[in-house]
Formats: sequence, C-alpha cells, structure tokens
Amino acid sequence: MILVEQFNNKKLAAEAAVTYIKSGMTVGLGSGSTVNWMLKKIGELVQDGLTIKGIPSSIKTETLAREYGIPLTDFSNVTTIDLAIDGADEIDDQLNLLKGGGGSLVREKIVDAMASELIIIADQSKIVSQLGAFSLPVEIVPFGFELTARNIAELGGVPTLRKKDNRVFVSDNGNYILDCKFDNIQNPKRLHEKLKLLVGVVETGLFVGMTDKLIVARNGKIETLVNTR
Ligand SMILES: O=C(CO)[C@H](O)[C@H](O)COP(=O)(O)O
Repeated sequence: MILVEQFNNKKLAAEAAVTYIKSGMTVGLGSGSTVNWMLKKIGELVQDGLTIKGIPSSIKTETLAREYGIPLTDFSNVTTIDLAIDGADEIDDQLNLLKGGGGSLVREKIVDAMASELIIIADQSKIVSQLGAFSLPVEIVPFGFELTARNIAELGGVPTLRKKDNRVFVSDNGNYILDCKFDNIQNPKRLHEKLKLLVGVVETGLFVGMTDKLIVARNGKIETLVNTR
C-alpha cells in the first residue's frame, strides 16, 4: 500500500505565517523546505504590491528569494528586523528548537536573534516531547576539528562530521558541521552553554527561548501557539 500525504502541511504553515507580514517590514527569511513555500508566497504578494525587504539566512534562501523577486537588504542597511520566519527540525513543548539540518544554523540564529518577533513554521512531524532524536548540528571551525569532536564526545555526544556527496560539507561561513547524537537533551540551555564554551565551536543548533510564535499544520489544520514567557 502506498501512503500519500493528503495535505501539504509545510505549505499550509508557511502561508499562514505570511499573513503576519505587512508592507514596510524588514523580514528575516529562514531556510529550509518549509521556508521555501513561504518565499514563493511572499514573491506572489510582492508581485501584487507588498513592499518589504528581506534578510536571507542562507545563500540558498538568498538565491530563491531573488528568483521570486523579493527585494533584499543586509545588516549594513538595517538596525532592526521586524519579523523573522524560520523552520525547525525539532520543537519541544517550551518552543525550544533544534535546528541546522540544512546547515544554515549560524546565519539563521543571527537573523532570528535580531528579530523583534520570531515565528516558527512546521508540520506536525517536528513536534517532540524532548529534543535530541535528531542529531544536534554544531558548526565548528575546520582547524583542529578532530580535537573539537573529541571535546564534544566528552560532553556525552557522538559527533559525526557532516558529508555531502562524499565530501566534507562546508557551511555558507566556510565551516564544518558535526552532527552530534545526544540521547535526550534534558536541559537544552545548559547543553548549548557547555558546547559554546568549547574552543572551536562557532554555534549550536539549539535555539532556546527564542520562539515567539509557533505555527504548526497538522492534517490540514493550522494551530498557532504563542510563547507567553
Ligand atoms: O534549520 C534549518 C536549516 O538549517 C531548517 O529550518 C530546518 O532544517 C527545517 O527544514 P525543513 O523546513 O526543510 O524541514
């Protein structure tokens, strides 16, 4: 039997988030396949007269945004981002995130952290009770990566150097990524802090306490959760 997904939940969540974008805004553009649906929709709205400026969080997003005709800007021209919309690999019930499956975690974190509001878009497959089934991406400086990997292993992770097409994957920032298996990340903030203290670590895929709103599509229905912290 072939199971065909009845609804495109990523597309639904992305299009629901776009309704929060208003003309005049500077919008942080996340990365990933869910965000790509958002870019398509923003492109259509721009054709219809929406005036925004986007700040992309990856070269892939930048390329696609340009193809869709979305006007872009950068940090030399803005002091604030009104709204950022991004995807995630895992989302826990505190709306903490595990991100970086697409390898864009550093730029995503910079864009998301700068935004006055961060909306996360996802289908239901991303909702978990505890982060960590997905290996945690950690971006590291290439020099001495073997040592950084050993130090991460001492914290209880099992790091694997990310490869693509049989070559070491290199991020948009020229760095490597270690996908680190931690069984059950019980305290994401603490783990993030410990990893950040290791020399050679640039950034982790743990986005703790950053989400303002989660838009998740489940079986064709949208649920919106607002972080009231
Ligand atoms: O963190 C990310 C990329 O670094 C993405 O947001 C995350 O991987 C979600 O991707 P998708 O929408 O394709 O499931």
